[in-house]
Amino acid sequence: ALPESTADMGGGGGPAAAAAAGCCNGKAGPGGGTGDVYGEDRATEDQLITPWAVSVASGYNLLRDPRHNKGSAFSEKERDAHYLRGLLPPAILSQELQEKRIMHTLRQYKVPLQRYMALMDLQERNEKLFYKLLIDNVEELLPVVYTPTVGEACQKYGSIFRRPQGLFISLKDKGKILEILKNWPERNIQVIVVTDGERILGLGDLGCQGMGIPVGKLSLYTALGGLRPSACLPITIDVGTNNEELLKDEFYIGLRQKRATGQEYAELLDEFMNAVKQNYGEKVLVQFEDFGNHNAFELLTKYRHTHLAFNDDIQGTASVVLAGLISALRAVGGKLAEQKFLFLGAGEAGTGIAELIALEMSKQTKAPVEETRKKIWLVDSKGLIVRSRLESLQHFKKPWAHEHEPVKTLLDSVKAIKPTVLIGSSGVGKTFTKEVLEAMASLNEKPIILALSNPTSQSECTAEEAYTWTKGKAIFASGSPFDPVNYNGKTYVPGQANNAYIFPGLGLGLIISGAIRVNDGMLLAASEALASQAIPGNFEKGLIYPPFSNIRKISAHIAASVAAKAYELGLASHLPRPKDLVKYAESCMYSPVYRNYR
Ligand SMILES: O=C([O-])CC(=O)C(=O)O
Ligand SMILES: [Mg+2]
Repeated sequence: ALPESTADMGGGGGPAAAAAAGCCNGKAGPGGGTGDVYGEDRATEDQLITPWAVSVASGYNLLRDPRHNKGSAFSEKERDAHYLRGLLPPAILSQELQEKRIMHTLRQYKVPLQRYMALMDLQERNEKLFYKLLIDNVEELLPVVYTPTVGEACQKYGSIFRRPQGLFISLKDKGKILEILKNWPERNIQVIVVTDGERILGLGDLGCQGMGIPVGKLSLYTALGGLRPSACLPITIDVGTNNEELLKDEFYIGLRQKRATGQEYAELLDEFMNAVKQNYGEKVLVQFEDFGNHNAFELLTKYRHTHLAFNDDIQGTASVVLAGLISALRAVGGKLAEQKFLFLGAGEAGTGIAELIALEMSKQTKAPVEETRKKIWLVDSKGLIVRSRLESLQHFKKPWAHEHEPVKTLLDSVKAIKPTVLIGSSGVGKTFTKEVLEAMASLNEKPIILALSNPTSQSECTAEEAYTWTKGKAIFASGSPFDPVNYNGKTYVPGQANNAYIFPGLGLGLIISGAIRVNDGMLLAASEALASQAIPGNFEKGLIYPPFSNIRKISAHIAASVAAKAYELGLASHLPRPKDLVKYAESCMYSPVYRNYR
């Protein structure tokens, strides 16, 4: 409903003011940067803007436009100027008071899914207030809009469905994907998160109901990374589902058929990727999320050299785990190359992390990556991955097939390999048993234990189990959040090794530099930046990640490191390079503070 002209009027101080503030220029031109169509940036915050460029007889629609609605925070003057008199109760609330009221209400809901639904309703009603809440209460609300609650929301997406969010593209749309992209109301898209719903967290195939994931990830792009909401596009590609329960569920929202595979699948995805580039240009970031293993690796291999694309489960997870390991080693001493790693799970996360660790070891020791890989062992559902299994292994597992006799179980693998670091990434809960953790504790003074599978129900062990079964020795982090644990009179604080630490800052760095490709050097840069933000004073409590409450500052540092790498590698198109990249990244970040309307 917003005419194009809003773009010009919304600029407020315009490019001159933006430049004076040392910020990105107002438009997303070919040079990159973050175009600010709606005047959402901090740099122009104090300027009056016009929310509507058409003349209206009633402000009713303004109240129902989530991007511009301020609810009871509209001032007297705004109520007069925008035909809102009588449409609102007389009291005028500040944004802070609105925030306080909603937090108060949210805390009354004891069921996490109720909180999720209340927050989704707020996002649909008043976007700025939603983001203000999320930013100011990130540690409390992250588990609601994101892991673990978002997992339950996806499982029940059909029954809690209210208003569609994001863009749905199905097999039925073959040949028409470009047209569908044009139905989306925004033109200046900078980030797309796309899933086909085949492997939603550790919950498996949720088909079209996976949409909760791109929606949730993109709300973090804005809240944690400062990308503008209008520049973010969640997409679900529905190629069917093999989830029998959903196929029988009368409220299922997707195509009622088995998953398309092979050429039919590849052609649809190819049409999609081409349409994205054609519609949004070379510099739109495409984040692949929660695809099945086979497709995830194939899509990444195929599109990483033609698009600005990355896979969060392979690369984002790898980057956050490497950061945690760098911090953990600062706490316990020793070098990365002196460690021995054992993974349970050899899918996207497992092999992605393993490869990034091998790359970093190779970078640190100058040994070839073929050598450093030998420090890393993986266990899959058939046991330890060893040379004698090579022929039958999927190709992404082959680099990890080292010389060793066959070992069937995780426990026996721990005993045989004697790892210093144990990482769970199989999507199967409760697999780090008492025996496994006791074995780790008997082998190591300070075993590093990472239980990465999500949501909480799929975690390899709980934080309490990790500390109790290792008698307080473990350095522990998990993909889903756990509360601090009291053991033997000492409080241990588990870290959350979740890619949410990385992708928002990584994305911001790519966008502000106008990067055209994502490469491994950028992932390593992101890891190092995240590790540098950990607080050494927290190592004593076992906490190897910085607190999420500092995430916007952390994201700015990650963005700056990633952008610096992009410039160094000649992959940045936003020229000239800003001098102070941290300041520049911060100046580009979206602010959820209300604007004053003229
Ligand atoms: O969404 C999360 O919490 C982390 C992630 O990418 C996954 O588990 O697939
Ligand atoms: Mg994921």
